[in-house]
Amino acid sequence: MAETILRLENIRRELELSKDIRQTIIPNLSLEILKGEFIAITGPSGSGKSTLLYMMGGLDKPTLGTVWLDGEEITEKNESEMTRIRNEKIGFIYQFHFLLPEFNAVENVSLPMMINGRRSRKEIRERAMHLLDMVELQNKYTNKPSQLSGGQQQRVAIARALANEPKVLLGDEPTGNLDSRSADNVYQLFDRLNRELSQTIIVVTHDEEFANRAGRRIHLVDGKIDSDRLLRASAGKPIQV
Ligand SMILES: Nc1ncnc2c1ncn2[C@@H]1O[C@H](COP(=O)(O)OP(=O)(O)OP(=O)(O)O)[C@@H](O)[C@H]1O
Repeated sequence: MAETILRLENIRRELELSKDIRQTIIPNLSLEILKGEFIAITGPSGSGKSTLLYMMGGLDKPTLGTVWLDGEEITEKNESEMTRIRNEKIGFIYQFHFLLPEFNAVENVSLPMMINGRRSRKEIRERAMHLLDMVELQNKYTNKPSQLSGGQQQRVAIARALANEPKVLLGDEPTGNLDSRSADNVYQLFDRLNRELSQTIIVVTHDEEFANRAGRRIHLVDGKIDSDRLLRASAGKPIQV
C-alpha cells in the first residue's frame, strides 16, 4: 500500500478583494495524493487550479483547513520554515522558466543545492551535471539561458526543480509556453521520472493530451472537484485488474 505524500483537509481559500468584499476561490476541498502518483489538474480558467497547486507547495496558505506534506502539517509553519520545506521537499516548474540569465545551465541547477547547503561544491557540480545529463542536455552545461531553445530552457528548469530530490514535483502549465514537440519532450521526461524514479508529479495543465496521459486526472470547476479519475496504473496507484 503506497504512502500518502500530500493530504488536504477541508481547504477553503478566500480572497479579500476590498475591506468588505471577499471572493471564495475554493469553498471546501479535501484530497489525498499518494507517493509515486502522476496527476494532472485541469479545469476552466479561474477554477482555482493554480491556487490549489500553490497551497500544495506551501506558496499560498488556505483561509481554513490543513495541508500535510510528507507527514508534516505545513499550514502551521511560519515563512522561514516554509522556505526551508519548499527547498527540501518541493520542486516547482512554472510556465516561464525563471532561470537566472547571467548563470549557465550547471550554475542554475546548482543554486537550490547551494541554498540547501548539504553538499560540497564538488558534489553539487557533479549532481548538476548528472541532472542535466538526465534531461538530455549533456552538451549544454556552460550555455546560458539565452543560448538555449525554449524546450531546453524548460528542461534546465526541470533539472533545477529536481536538484534536492523533492518529494513532490509541481508544475504550473509547464508546457504552456512550448511548441508541441518540446511539450511532448517535457511530457516524456515527466513520464520517465514517474515510472523509473517513482517521482510524485502534480501538473496544472490546459493541454488535453498531456492531461489524458497522466495517471490520474482531477478536474476542477468553481474550486470544487468535478471529477477525479484514475487513467492508468502508476507507482502510487496500481489499477486493480
Ligand atoms: N492575487 C489575486 N487577486 C485577485 N484575484 C485573484 C488573485 N489570485 C487569484 N485570483 C482569482 O482567483 C480565481 C482562481 O485563480 P487561479 O489562478 O487559481 O485559477 P486557474 O484555474 O489556475 O486559472 P488559469 O487557468 O486561468 O490559470 C480567479 O477568479 C482569479 O481571478
